[in-house]
Amino acid sequence: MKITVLGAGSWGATLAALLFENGHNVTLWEFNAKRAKDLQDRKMKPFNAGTDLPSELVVTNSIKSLKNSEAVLFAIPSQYMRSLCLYLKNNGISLDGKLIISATKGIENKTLLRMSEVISEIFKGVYENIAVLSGPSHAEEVCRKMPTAVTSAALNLETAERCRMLFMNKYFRVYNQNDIIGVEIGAALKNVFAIASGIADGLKYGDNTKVAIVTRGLKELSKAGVALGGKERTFYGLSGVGDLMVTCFSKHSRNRAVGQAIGEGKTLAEAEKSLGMVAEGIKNTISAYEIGKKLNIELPIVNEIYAVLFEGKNPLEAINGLMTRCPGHE
Ligand SMILES: NC(=O)C1=CN([C@@H]2O[C@H](COP(=O)(O)OP(=O)(O)OC[C@H]3O[C@@H](n4cnc5c(N)ncnc54)[C@H](O)[C@@H]3O)[C@@H](O)[C@H]2O)C=CC1
Ligand SMILES: O=C(CO)COP(=O)(O)O
Repeated sequence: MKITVLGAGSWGATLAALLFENGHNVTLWEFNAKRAKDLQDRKMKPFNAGTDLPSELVVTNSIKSLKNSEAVLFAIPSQYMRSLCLYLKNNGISLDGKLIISATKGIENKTLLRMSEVISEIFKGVYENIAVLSGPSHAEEVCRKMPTAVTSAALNLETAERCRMLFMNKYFRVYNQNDIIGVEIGAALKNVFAIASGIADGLKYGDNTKVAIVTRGLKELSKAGVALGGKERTFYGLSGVGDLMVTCFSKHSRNRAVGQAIGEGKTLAEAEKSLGMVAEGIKNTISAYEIGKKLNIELPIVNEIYAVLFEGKNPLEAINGLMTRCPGHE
């Protein structure tokens, strides 16, 4: 199949290489023209992914290939989804009839829209053709062909299946799902708890603290997700607890790393600068906090992380705040 992958960061480059090796005709689009050229000339490796791109995989800053692509894969940071879709539309690109895949994990600030909603707000009538690819899948491991299992979610299973068939291979296993809401909410919100988990690492806390964050984080994630229309069981699958665990525990996680730097005393700006890649949890803490307020649901970890990131609260005080809340039933 002819596929254009939008975003040549760690994840876009890794998925483009996987699709290419699965025998598809793939073009990889990079936002930054200079980086597109350096990637195409193989003068640089894609951010942090750590392996070379297949030698015949074309990297470009031009969107021309989209015109006759049968599938398009978005792998860009969530807060650029709207501007990229508008750029495509304003340059004559239509997504009608194409399989659209979102591998982006986030909820748009202010509108609180999921990525599939942002895409279909701009490209009217495409919602049923959107599949979300999500789950515990660090690029650093997928690009080294380490066995990985993820979810393909779409409103109808036929779309999910079309996406699944593109990616499946002996190291990348894909399960179908039709709870697109639950999958997108899980993907976005787990990043907030990964920052919390990193803060615990930065404070030199141990396994008990981390597992408390993961377990209570899962509760918050499913509470918010169900209130937004997701199915509770989705949060106990790969795109829920699976992705939550990998991100909270992994040495590869960008979100956990940002949290760790903050726990060690760095400011948010310093932590972001030293990372040099997107940590979706930062912007998604704002979305999660707003969701809690809008739906009037209690999200204690989300609220404390919001206070640390955006109101200057000391991380130690945030943990104390969580530990001394009025106790309740589990
Ligand atoms: N890195 C990973 O292991 C995984 C990442 N993801 C998700 O994939 C998405 C992208 O993450 P990464 O590849 O890690 O990010 P990255 O920071 O490595 O790369 C970001 C890419 O976004 C594009 N970009 C930058 N500014 C842009 C703009 N203004 N407009 C449009 N595009 C722009 C560029 O092509 C850039 O290469 C995120 O939502 C992330 O949560 C999902 C699963 C795994
Ligand atoms: O979503 C991911 C793995 O499933 C990547 O998480 P990080 O962005 O924290 O590295």
